[in-house]
Amino acid sequence: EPVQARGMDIFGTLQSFQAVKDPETGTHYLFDGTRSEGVHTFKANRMPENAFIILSALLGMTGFEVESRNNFFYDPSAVSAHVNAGKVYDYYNKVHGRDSLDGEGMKLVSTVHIGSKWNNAAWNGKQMLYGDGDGTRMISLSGGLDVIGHEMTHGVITNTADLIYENESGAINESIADILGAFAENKTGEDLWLLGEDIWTPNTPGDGLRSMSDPASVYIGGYTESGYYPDHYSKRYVGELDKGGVHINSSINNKAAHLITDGGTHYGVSVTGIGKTKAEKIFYRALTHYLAASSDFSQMRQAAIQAAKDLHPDQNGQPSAEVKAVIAAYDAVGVN
Ligand SMILES: O=C(O)[C@H](CCc1ccccc1)CC1(C(=O)N[C@@H](Cc2c[nH]c3ccccc23)C(=O)O)CCCC1
Ligand SMILES: [Zn+2]
Repeated sequence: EPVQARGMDIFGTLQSFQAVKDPETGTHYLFDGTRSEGVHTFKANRMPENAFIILSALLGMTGFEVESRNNFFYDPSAVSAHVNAGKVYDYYNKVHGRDSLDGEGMKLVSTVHIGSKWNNAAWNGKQMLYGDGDGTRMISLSGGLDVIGHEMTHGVITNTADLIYENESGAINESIADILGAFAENKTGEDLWLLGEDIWTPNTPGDGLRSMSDPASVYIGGYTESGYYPDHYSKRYVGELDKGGVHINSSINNKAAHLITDGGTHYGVSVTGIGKTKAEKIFYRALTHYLAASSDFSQMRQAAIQAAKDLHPDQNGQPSAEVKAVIAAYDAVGVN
């Protein structure tokens, strides 16, 4: 039966959350039945990540139940994954009226301790998977609410536009995952626009894997001419690596989202921001009503403009401020 359980998350904060207790054996499971078909969190057995990603996708392998004693769970990575998955479920349910990743309350499954010191996380088409990080470049990725939001948004994308995960459609896939992952985390200031700031380089504050507000401030190495993430369509990566730059060119659309939300002047184009509450609904509507599997950057622009028009119609023949902000933002990042 359902019980209120507790445990420390990876930051040493005591968390209280839903679990279940098997009345016969008294064993507890990290299963939260209060959110539709539930949130179930497992641990892996250090199996190499590529094997686990494939076997869990093909065979539905999820790893092992996380052990507990006297209603207390002693696995911080699992506690973080469990609590954060619940938070992202609530974000989609409360803000977008969506019941889980498929809109029909599907169970949310996460597995932590994937691989050994794995500096990454993934959505394998069925569930979320989190590495522990090597402790220097990254710590347990399940501690990053925006990272969990990112992975779960891949689940939403799979069940909606299902954007093909390569080249421009893959970059839009990545960008929507970054944007709605950041909005699910709902931080303020610069931290809203950094991805994975809580789990990236624990010894260096104020940095993240990617920056949506200033993509070109983050070094990416030899992929691009500048060595930094692109913040304009003319600077996009056109090589083969990273499935045609899905984690690189996402920054171009991320910057558009930042400008739509907070405003700013970018390459001489000024945008008046419309705020997070309006921006998140425009991107969610674009994803669920207008984007398709092969949508490219130009179609992303059209989808965002149309979604903005639906939500903020023209007034006496004039585009609304929201529509104007979307148009200006895509002009600013060079997407026509
Ligand atoms: O979901 C995704 O897009 C990424 C999934 C990567 C993956 C794909 C296929 C099999 C295994 C793993 C995971 C994340 C990601 O963006 N990974 C990037 C960046 C990255 C992760 N770890 C790194 C360590 C060093 C440098 C870059 C990275 C990547 O894999 O490229 C998303 C949020 C944070 C981790
Ligand atoms: Zn991703």
